[in-house]
Amino acid sequence: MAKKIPVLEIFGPTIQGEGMVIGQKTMFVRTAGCDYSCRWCDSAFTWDGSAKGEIRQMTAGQIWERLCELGGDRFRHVTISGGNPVLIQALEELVLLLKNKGVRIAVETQGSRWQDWLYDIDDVTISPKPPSSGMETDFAVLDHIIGKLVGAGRASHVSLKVVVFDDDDFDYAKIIHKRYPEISFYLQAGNDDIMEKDVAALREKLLAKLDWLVEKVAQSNELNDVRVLPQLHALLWGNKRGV
Ligand SMILES: C[S@@+](CC[C@H](N)C(=O)[O-])C[C@H]1O[C@@H](n2cnc3c(N)ncnc32)[C@H](O)[C@@H]1O
Ligand SMILES: Nc1nc2[nH]cc(C(=O)O)c2c(=O)[nH]1
Ligand code: SF4
Ligand SMILES: [Mg+2]
Repeated sequence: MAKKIPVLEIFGPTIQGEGMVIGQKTMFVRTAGCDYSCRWCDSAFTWDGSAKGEIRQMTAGQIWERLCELGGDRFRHVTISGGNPVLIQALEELVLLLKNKGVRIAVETQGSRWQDWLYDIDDVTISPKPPSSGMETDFAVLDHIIGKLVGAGRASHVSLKVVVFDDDDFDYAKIIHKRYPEISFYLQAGNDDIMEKDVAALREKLLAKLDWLVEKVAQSNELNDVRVLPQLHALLWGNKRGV
């Protein structure tokens, strides 16, 4: 019997707003549940119980149907995010189905868990969490995950992305980049105001944070081959869900 996947949102077509394939036209599948509880999580509804009633247990086939209902023939890339989608073994069936349909796949995860289906993902974004999140990185696990992907010749399909809010986070980002120098590295400006409803006001704050981060990177001799990005979707549409 087809396995069930806990899904909180399916939306798109939109663009990937972050990281290694920023700007890529994509659909999103957002799974429920996370093994972390970051202080500043912009998707806390996936794990804090506030959207419990919206979780649908769906088969890969049902997810595909919904993607086609929303996207028709206007997509060929799907991003799986969460929560932490890598908690869910059953996503193997969705990954297989999407590959058979010729759809490219991205995954967003924090690097705390492994699934074998990660070998089949075109764009794996691993986003270890800096001190401001309140989470601790288990480096043995992170080493294991990155080691498996690199060992399988998948390094060019993987990136690291550290969200930075303050100086301590910036130092953490340097540690991560130094530990995995062969993996393409992104610094993402943090969004401090996940409750802000006024898009213009949010934009101003996000751009100020991005400006601060670009200047820090410019002045660092340890971050000479990195990319600095905003969350493009937050700049465009603010803290809205489903975009
Ligand atoms: C909501 S998470 C879901 C995937 C996975 N749990 C993770 O954290 O990588 C997707 C991305 O959004 C980032 N993110 C979450 N809250 C943010 C915030 N307030 N500002 C900037 N980026 C944020 C995370 O670091 C992660 O890279
Ligand atoms: N447009 C858009 N881009 C994104 N990149 C990562 C997202 C996420 O929440 O994982 C996200 C999101 O929610 N929307
Ligand atoms: S790991 Fe990702 S989804 Fe989980 S709490 Fe942190 S930012 Fe949110
Ligand atoms: Mg998001």
